[in-house]
Amino acid sequence: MASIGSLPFMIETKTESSLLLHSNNNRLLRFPFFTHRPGRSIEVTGINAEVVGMCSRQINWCTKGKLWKIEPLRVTGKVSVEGEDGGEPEDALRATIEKSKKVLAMQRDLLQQIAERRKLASSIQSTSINQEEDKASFEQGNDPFPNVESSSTSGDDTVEDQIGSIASSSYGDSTEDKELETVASAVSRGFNKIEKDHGEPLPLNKAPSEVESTKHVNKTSSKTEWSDALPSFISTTAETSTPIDEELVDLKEPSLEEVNNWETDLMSEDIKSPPLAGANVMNVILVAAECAPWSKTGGLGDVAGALPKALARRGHRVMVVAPLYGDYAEPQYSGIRKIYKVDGQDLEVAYFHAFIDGVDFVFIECPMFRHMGHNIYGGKREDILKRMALFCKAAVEVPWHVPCGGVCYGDGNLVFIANDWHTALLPVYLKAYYRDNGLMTYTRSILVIHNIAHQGRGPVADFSYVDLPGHYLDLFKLYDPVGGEHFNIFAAGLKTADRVVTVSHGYAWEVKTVEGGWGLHGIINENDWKFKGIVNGIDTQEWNPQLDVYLTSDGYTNYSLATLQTGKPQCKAALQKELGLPIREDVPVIGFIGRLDQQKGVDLIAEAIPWMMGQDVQLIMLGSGRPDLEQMLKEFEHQHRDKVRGWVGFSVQTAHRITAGADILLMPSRFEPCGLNQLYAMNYGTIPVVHAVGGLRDTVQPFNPYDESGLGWTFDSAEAGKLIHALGNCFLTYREYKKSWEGIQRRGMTQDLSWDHAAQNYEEVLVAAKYQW
Ligand SMILES: Nc1ncnc2c1ncn2[C@@H]1O[C@H](COP(=O)(O)OP(=O)(O)O[C@H]2O[C@H](CO)[C@@H](O)[C@H](O)[C@H]2O)[C@@H](O)[C@H]1O
Repeated sequence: MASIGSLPFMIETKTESSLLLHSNNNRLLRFPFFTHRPGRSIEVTGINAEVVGMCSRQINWCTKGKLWKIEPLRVTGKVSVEGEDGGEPEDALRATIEKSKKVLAMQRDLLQQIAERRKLASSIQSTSINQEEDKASFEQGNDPFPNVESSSTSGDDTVEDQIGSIASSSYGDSTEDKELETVASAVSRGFNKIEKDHGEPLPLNKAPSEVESTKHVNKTSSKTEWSDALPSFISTTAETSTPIDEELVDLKEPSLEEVNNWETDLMSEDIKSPPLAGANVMNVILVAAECAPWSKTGGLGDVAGALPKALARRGHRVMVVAPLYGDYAEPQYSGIRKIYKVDGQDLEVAYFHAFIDGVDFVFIECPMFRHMGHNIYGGKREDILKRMALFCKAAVEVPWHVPCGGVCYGDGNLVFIANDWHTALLPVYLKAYYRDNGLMTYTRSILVIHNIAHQGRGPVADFSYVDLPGHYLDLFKLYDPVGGEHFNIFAAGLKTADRVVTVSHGYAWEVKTVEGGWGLHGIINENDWKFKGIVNGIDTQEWNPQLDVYLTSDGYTNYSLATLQTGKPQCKAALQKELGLPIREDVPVIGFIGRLDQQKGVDLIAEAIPWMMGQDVQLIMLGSGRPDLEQMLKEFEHQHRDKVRGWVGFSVQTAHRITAGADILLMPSRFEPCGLNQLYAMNYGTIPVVHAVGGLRDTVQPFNPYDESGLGWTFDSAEAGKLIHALGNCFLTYREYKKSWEGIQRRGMTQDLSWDHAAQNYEEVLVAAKYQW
């Protein structure tokens, strides 16, 4: 057993969300929350480990009591450690140096190619300009070759095309170019980290204006660090390795000086080249009552854990703020404490911080939140309201008080993303406490609707809990035939936020209708101009059959599209075994995962159970929520022990295993703003059968046997008969049309379901909010 000793440094990985360690028996070990916590140790089974990632500083690696050092470099290949069979630490260092030599050599080759191509491009360009000049001169009657036919326009096009293609091939997708791109982004990430690692923490309790001025000072200092850091990234490695220097000297053709110049050219290009977000780079703070993996009751937690990382990949500085419900391993106490008044009571909060996958995670600690992780929205109405009021008050000031990596976000160029009614008070506080008083003038807020059915409703008297000036009451007051005149937090948030987003296009349409708006359709229609639907993505590290950590034991296995035909049946058998169902490959296994409430259409499954049980199928249901529905799940299992398992509870591991082991995922939701489980299912080659509503309609194109297109089966109204019809067709295809089945699986697995596209759409909303007055 080799073990990596304390790793007091951040490691950014190529795969974005975690440190990946491959052991020599090909087991993939992931450490999703790997962070710079001194003293943390990681065990790796196997000796020859591969670190895929980038070490921004030296790593100390302990094997059998010996200390090994890995110098700063971008590691892309194997780092061989021969600790157990007597290898010396120097060998590891040697291997590391060899690796860095290769990387440097590759960079030099690439730089050389780029320089050559540039020369070629500019010579063609000048030829083209000459030709243009010649042509102009010819048109003026000065034909230099009066006896030769003038070159055609298409000839000019050809030259332009050449320039275009040369230019694009210089920066195109050759392997080396990708390598270069990775280096560039690694370097720019390095900048962020350096800023974070070395930035001076701000003095506590700074006034906003002081924070603002400190921010500028820090900006300047980080620029200096940038220029210092850049060469050291390359040269530190070189310094530790004489052979690399020798190799540099060996490169007479072109000379070292030239290479260095090219490097400088390239690096200055990198400095100039903007991040994906370009000039739109902003400070973004997503505020949510839950954030996976620390806290999760449903899809909101998943979104809060994943969308910020995608925004950070686009170059934004991104923070997530969530309550601290338990003892989380990663966040560290920031040393900042503040007192906020809620319902007349002074409540002290402490801020905790972790920097993971390019995102600052700030957790707000207060006795009110402690141990509420399994009951986030539980308790008396007033208590929930007070928790959320405190959370929003404390969250809105995070950019002033919490020095993430040494530098506070400040309130310029800042956009908050609030989520659902729980944080819908944040846009209101931003306006009432700050913007109305000339503070946070450049800060904007976006409110995301994940589920409009929950609104933070109460009697009008609840207004006293939110501590706002009296004239704000009207924002909260809503009349509807069900509740009469009442207090509605979502209503106030929707009116106050600069922009509103919901999680699919279908749902964006539905919430404007009487049926789908749950009383808020009027307000949404009035604010239509600031409203947009953006389909959620998925975290392709967490929900990926190739990397899924829950598929590495108990007979499960990781699989990909290439190994689908063996890997998925193995997971299916493991699932059947784990749950005590007959282990049979030929029986279709139907999965259901979800909160047990009216939304998810569990009652439709109940109605369809008699028909289903007449089929040769297995049904596995995982859920928690309404006690009567939990009881129903248990009864299904009790009545059909050979075919049904009803797992009552919340188990992330079981959710992953059902997604991998089931053939079909059933989602008969009565409404579904987006739905994530169908997206996860498709990524695992599990075919969704869904009620075509909201995001389910947007994301599951129905299978068409005539042209072999589509991703699953849909039914157009929430009726058991329709569900049965869709399932019947699905079973038929499963049994009789294997090729079609595989085609659906393949299409599902090859979609780009990542957050990257959604993040780009969110960016448009951020920009729109920023320029809105
Ligand atoms: N018992 C259990 N054990 C383990 N895991 C469980 C579980 N029950 C549910 N989950 C997990 O919770 C998540 C549920 O996400 P969904 O998007 O399907 O629904 P939810 O209605 O909570 O989210 C709302 O917000 C999201 C995000 O915007 C929208 O997609 C959705 O339509 C909207 O209703 C999934 O990750 C699922 O695996």
